[in-house]
Amino acid sequence: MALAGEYAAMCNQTLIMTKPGVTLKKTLSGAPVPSKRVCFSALKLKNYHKARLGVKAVTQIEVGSTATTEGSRDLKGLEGTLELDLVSEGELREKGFMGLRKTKLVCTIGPACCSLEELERLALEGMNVARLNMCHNTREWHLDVIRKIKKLNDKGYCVAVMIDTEGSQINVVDHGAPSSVKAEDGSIWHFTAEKFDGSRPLTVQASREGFSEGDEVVIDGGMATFEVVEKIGNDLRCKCTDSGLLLPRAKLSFWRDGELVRGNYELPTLSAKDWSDIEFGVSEGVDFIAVSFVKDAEAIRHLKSHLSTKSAKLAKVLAKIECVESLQKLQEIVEASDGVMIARGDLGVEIPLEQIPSMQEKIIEVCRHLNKPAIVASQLLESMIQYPTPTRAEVADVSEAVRQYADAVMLSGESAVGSYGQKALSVLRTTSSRMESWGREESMQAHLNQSKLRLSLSDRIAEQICNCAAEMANNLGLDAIFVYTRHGEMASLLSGNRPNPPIFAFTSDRGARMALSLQWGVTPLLIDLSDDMEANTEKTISLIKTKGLIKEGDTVLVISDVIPSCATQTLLFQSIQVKTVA
Ligand SMILES: Nc1ncnc2c1ncn2[C@@H]1O[C@H](COP(=O)(O)OP(=O)(O)O)[C@@H](O)[C@H]1O
Ligand SMILES: C=C(OP(=O)(O)O)C(=O)O
Ligand SMILES: [K+]
Ligand SMILES: [Mg+2]
Repeated sequence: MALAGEYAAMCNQTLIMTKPGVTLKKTLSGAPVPSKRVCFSALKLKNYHKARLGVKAVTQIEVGSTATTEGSRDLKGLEGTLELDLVSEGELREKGFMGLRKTKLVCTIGPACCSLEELERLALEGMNVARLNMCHNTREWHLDVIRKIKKLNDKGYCVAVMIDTEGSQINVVDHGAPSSVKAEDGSIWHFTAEKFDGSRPLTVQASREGFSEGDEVVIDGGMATFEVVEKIGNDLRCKCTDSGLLLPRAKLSFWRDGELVRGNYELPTLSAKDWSDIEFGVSEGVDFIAVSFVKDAEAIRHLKSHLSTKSAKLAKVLAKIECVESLQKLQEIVEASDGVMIARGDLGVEIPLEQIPSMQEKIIEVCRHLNKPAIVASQLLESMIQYPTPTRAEVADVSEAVRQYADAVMLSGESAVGSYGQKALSVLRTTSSRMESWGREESMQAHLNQSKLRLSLSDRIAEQICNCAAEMANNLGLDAIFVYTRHGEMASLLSGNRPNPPIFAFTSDRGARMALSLQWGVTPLLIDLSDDMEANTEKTISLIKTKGLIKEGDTVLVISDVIPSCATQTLLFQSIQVKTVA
C-alpha cells in the first residue's frame, strides 16, 4: 500500500484503486485482455480511460495469461522491423535466454586489430564498445576505424564507439629507441620538453617547471624510478634509482617526500587538443566520450552542456576515475556523468595498489545506485599482450569485477597491440559468463534493490516498478524482461537491480540503443514504438516469435515508461505485466 498511499498523497491525482486481486474491467482499443488475480501488491491500477477521467499518471500492475501473438487482437498495422544484433541473436539461439551474457565488453582498438576483418572478428567475439584512445595515432586513423565500425553496424552488429581523451598527463614522447628501452641502475637520463639530440634522451610532454632536485620520477606507476639530480633550465638531469623498462608512451609522475606532486594536474581537464578531438568525435557521431583525469563534476557538466548545444544525438559522457581528486568527489562526479571508467592504470599510480580492489567495488556500488554504468579497465589480461593464455590471477581479477557487478570490463593493450586480442576477448567473455551463471546458481544475485536516491515522484515510481519487476522476474523464474523505453532510462534503471532474466530494451531511438550497449544485462533492440502499449508488446512478441527466438509457453515480464506523444506533456504510462506467449 506504500506506493498507492504515497502516490495519492503526493500527487493529488485521480487514481483508480481496487483491493488486491480485484480486476477492474477495461477495454483497450476494444480488445479484451484477460487478467488473473495476483497476490503481489495492494495496488492494482488499470489504464482506465485516462482521458475521460483526467488521470495524469497511470501505473498498471497486471499479471495474466494473454494471447499475445494470435487470436485476441487484430494484428493489422503491427508489421514492422526489429533490429536485434547478430551476436545477441546467435547467443540467444544457441544458449537460450539465460545464456545471454550480462557483462559488457569494451576493446581498445589499435594497430593489432584495426582492419575490417579484425574488427569483425572482435564484434563476433562479443565486443560491445570499441574504444579509441586519442593519446595515440592520427585523426585519419581514428576516422578510418569509426567508419569501419559503422560499416559493421550496417551489417547487423551493434558496436558502440567511445573516444577517450588524452587529458593532461606527462608522457614519454621519445626515448630514442623504436620500442622499449631498459634504464639501468645509476644511469643518467635527460628529461626535456624539446627534441633532444644528446645521449640518453627522454623527451617528455608538458613543462616540468616547479619540479626540483631530489624529486622522484616514477615511470608507469613503478616500472622504473629516477631521481632528479639537477635542473638545467627547463630540463631535468635524472639518475635511475630503480631499473626497469621505458615503454614508448610511458607515463610519468613526480613525487616529493613520499607525496605525489600535483603540477600536471593544474592543467585543465580538457586541453585544446581534447576539445578538438571531441569536436571530431561529435561530428562522427560517436556514442561515448570518456574524459581522462576528471577532478570534479564541473568539467563533466561543462562538456555535457556544450554537447547539448551541438547536435541532436547526444554522446554520453563517461568520467574516468584515475586520480585522488576523482575519488574524493566520486559521488558528484558520478551524478554529473553518464557513467564511469575505473581507469586502474593511472589510479594505481596515485593510490597504493592494494587499495584498488576495494575502491573498485565501492565505485561500482555508487554507480549502480545512481543508475550509471561502470567499466573496469586496465591490465585485466595484461600478460596476454604477449602470451596466448592468461595467468590464473588475471582470470580471478576478471571474475572479481563480474562478482562486483561491473557493467563492463575492458581490454587495453591486449587488443590494441597484443598478439592475441581476439583470444583475450574470448577469455573475458567466457570468464564473465561463467561467473554470472555461478552467481545465479548460488543465488548470490537475490534482490538488489534500488535505494531511494531519486527525488521526483515519477522517478521513485519508476524505481519501485523496477524493484518489483526484478523481484517478480527472479521469484517467478520468468524467461525475459521486455522494457519499452524511449530514451533508455527505464532499461538502465532496471539494469541496476541486476535481475536474473535478460532485459530486452525496445527503443525507437538509435542513440539510446547504442548507449544501452554498456549497461549490465541489457540487450537493446531498435523498433518503431507507437503510443499503444498493447500494440507494441504484441508487435514485438510477434516479430521475435517469427524469428523463432521465443516460443509458446515462454513467460515475459513487460515494463514500459513510454510517454504517449499524443497525450498531455505530463501524462506518464508506467506498467508491469506478465505475459505468457501463446
Ligand atoms: N590507436 C592506437 N595506435 C597505436 N597504439 C595504440 C593505440 N591505442 C592503444 N595503443 C597501444 O596500446 C597500449 C595500451 O592502450 P591504452 O591502455 O589505451 O593506452 P595507454 O597505455 O597509453 O594508457 C598503449 O600504450 C599503446 O601502446
Ligand atoms: C584506462 C586508463 O586510461 P589511459 O589508458 O587513457 O591512460 C587507465 O589509466 O587505466
Ligand atoms: K586516454
Ligand atoms: Mg589513464
